Amino acid sequence: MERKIDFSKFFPLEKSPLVQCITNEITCESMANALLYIGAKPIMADDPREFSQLFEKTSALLLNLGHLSEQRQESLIDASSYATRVNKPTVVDLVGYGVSDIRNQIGVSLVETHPTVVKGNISELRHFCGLPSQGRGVDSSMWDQGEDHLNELIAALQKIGGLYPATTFLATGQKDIVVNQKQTIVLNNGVDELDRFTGTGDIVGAIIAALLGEGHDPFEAIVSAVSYFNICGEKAKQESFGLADFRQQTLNQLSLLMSETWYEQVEGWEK
Ligand SMILES: Nc1ncnc2c1ncn2[C@@H]1O[C@H](COP(=O)(O)OP(=O)(O)OP(=O)(O)O)[C@@H](O)[C@H]1O
Ligand SMILES: Cc1ncsc1CCO
Ligand SMILES: [Mg+2]
Repeated sequence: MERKIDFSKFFPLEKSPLVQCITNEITCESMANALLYIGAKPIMADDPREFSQLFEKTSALLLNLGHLSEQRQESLIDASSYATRVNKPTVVDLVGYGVSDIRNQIGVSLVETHPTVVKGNISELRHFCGLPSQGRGVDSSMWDQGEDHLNELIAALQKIGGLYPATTFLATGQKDIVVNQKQTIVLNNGVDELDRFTGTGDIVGAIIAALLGEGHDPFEAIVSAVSYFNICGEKAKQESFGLADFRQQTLNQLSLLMSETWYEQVEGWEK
């Protein structure tokens, strides 16, 4: 890739950042383990009564819309306003954006606090930008991922990026789009199977939060987290048989790939 990012500096982590995750029960355990595998520390804590003390100890916050309830809504909103007050690096994952009005309202409230990173799959982010979207539940659709649709989403995110200068946006899929006010990159690693086990996007969000907790620039943290995870998937595909095994091998690579020159395989281009 043209842009000069020194990928060798991201893994292994140096500070073992403590990442607070308010997330869904479906992939919560995978997310906690993924953070441990890369050398971070997870705490899945969503009771607002703990926030004032917990926020003193954490390095980053991950807010995931995946499994809503009234209680989860309160936790997400409370945590995001706390994060704004104390300047905590925050990733908002707009899981299922477009599924319902209430999900969209909560998503917008979180984005309006100008978090460090806003992510979702391409269909979720098309919905968020007001573009037609064929997403199904929490999964994206290939229809949204043709070249014209990708370019349309890039243009929409660049426009929104101007309104949110402190936020970097990530739309994931076969290709991944990273956009902020200053720059845009398209990333091209990964394999189709990464869309065939649940929680891959959730885990990427948590890895980004860990890299923010290390103190990295948000744009670089996103590019590295997505590329690292997707190259883990590429390696896993070579060594696995069946999707359950592929999932296991992808997670296994999270702790292994960092001892190799994984960054030589990063594929992407600036737009
Ligand atoms: N067809 C594909 N080819 C290459 N990489 C892919 C493909 N689909 C997904 N990925 C990668 O898998 C990761 C998760 O992306 P995806 O868009 O599936 O997230 P998601 O829908 O939010 O996932 P989930 O909701 O299950 O957590 C990203 O790093 C993305 O680049
Ligand atoms: C399947 C599913 N449903 C709500 S959240 C989730 C996990 C993927 O984010
Ligand atoms: Mg998916």
